[in-house]
Amino acid sequence: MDAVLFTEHRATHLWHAGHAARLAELVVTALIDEVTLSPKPGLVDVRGRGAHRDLDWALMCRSAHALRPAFQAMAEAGATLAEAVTLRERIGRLGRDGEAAMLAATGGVNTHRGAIWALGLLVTAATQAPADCAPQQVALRAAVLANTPDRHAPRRTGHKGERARLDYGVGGARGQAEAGFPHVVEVALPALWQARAAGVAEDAARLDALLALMSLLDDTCVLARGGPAALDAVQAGAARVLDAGGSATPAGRRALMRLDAEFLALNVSPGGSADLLAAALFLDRLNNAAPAPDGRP
Ligand SMILES: CC(C)(COP(=O)(O)OP(=O)(O)OC[C@H]1O[C@@H](n2cnc3c(N)ncnc32)[C@H](O)[C@@H]1O)[C@@H](O)C(=O)NCCC(=O)NCCS
Ligand SMILES: Nc1ncnc2c1ncn2[C@@H]1O[C@H](COP(=O)(O)OP(=O)(O)OP(=O)(O)O)[C@@H](O)[C@H]1O
Repeated sequence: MDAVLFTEHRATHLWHAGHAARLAELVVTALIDEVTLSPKPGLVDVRGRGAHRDLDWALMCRSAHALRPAFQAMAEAGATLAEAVTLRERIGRLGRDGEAAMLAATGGVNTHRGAIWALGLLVTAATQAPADCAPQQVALRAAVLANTPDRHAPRRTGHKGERARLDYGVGGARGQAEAGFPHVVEVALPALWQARAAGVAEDAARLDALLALMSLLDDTCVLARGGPAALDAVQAGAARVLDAGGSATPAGRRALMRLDAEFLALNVSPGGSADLLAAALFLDRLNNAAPAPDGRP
């Protein structure tokens, strides 16, 4: 390789590495923004554990930081591996390594398995075409990845979400990704942007986006703990808060606090909606981020 070509090759490699690091930072920030958002019904936030005995804010922040290398490696893979099955199997391996890093950082507690899946697919899709990072386009590329087979992935995970998917015939995390994250692109982001456009403060806009997700999502965290009755309570309860004016209004805030108390009493936690809120916050930041200075493809 002659000197000029080598220099160009090295410059491209360095650009990809720097871009991947920036995107991994966006992912970690989205995960920390999600867990920090308060007051979320039934979920871990700065107030406490929500309906969880083994999760708290500090543990989830520690987990998010421990996942940065995995997200950066997935972003680098998206930028450098063009062949679909090779890329899918690489990020599957990186995701499973990320799950191991998560468990090592949390002492064996599952804090972000669903987020590793969703945000791993999305951050990979983001670097496949850095100049085309509109949420809809990134989600469509992520769906292609999710629908590409990974022969090393376990045929069965044996997890609660899988059990709930099979018991209740819902799509769960896998179905959401394979469909192109419709609840992120068509529900959470429009709710976030509409609230902002209406002058709602950022935290309330994010809470309303979470409530919009909760009102429609087939959340296997909820199904696994309380079955269809619990999912009905989550969906109807979230819709009630939005119908009362949303989390920025006094009536909506009162309804939100009642919903939080109801979830704690029912031991219900809408973790799937929380994961998809983090995905929406990532795509929102990506969409607003300045394009690459040199526009390098
Ligand atoms: C598909 C995944 C999430 C496993 O999901 P599974 O249905 O087996 O249930 P599990 O309880 O492990 O995780 C579900 C997670 O998704 C979230 N979730 C629940 N419902 C939904 C929903 N409707 N939409 C989006 N996310 C949801 C929850 O937060 C929950 O934590 C993924 O972890 C996986 O494929 N694991 C196998 C190992 C692997 O290959 N990992 C690397 C993936 S990159
Ligand atoms: N702020 C949050 N609070 C709680 N869970 C969250 C939050 N953000 C994302 N999640 C996701 O939801 C999951 C928690 O839901 P779930 O009820 O399945 O907990 P679990 O620890 O996996 O199982 P269980 O507590 O029922 O034994 C987390 O593993 C995580 O993937």
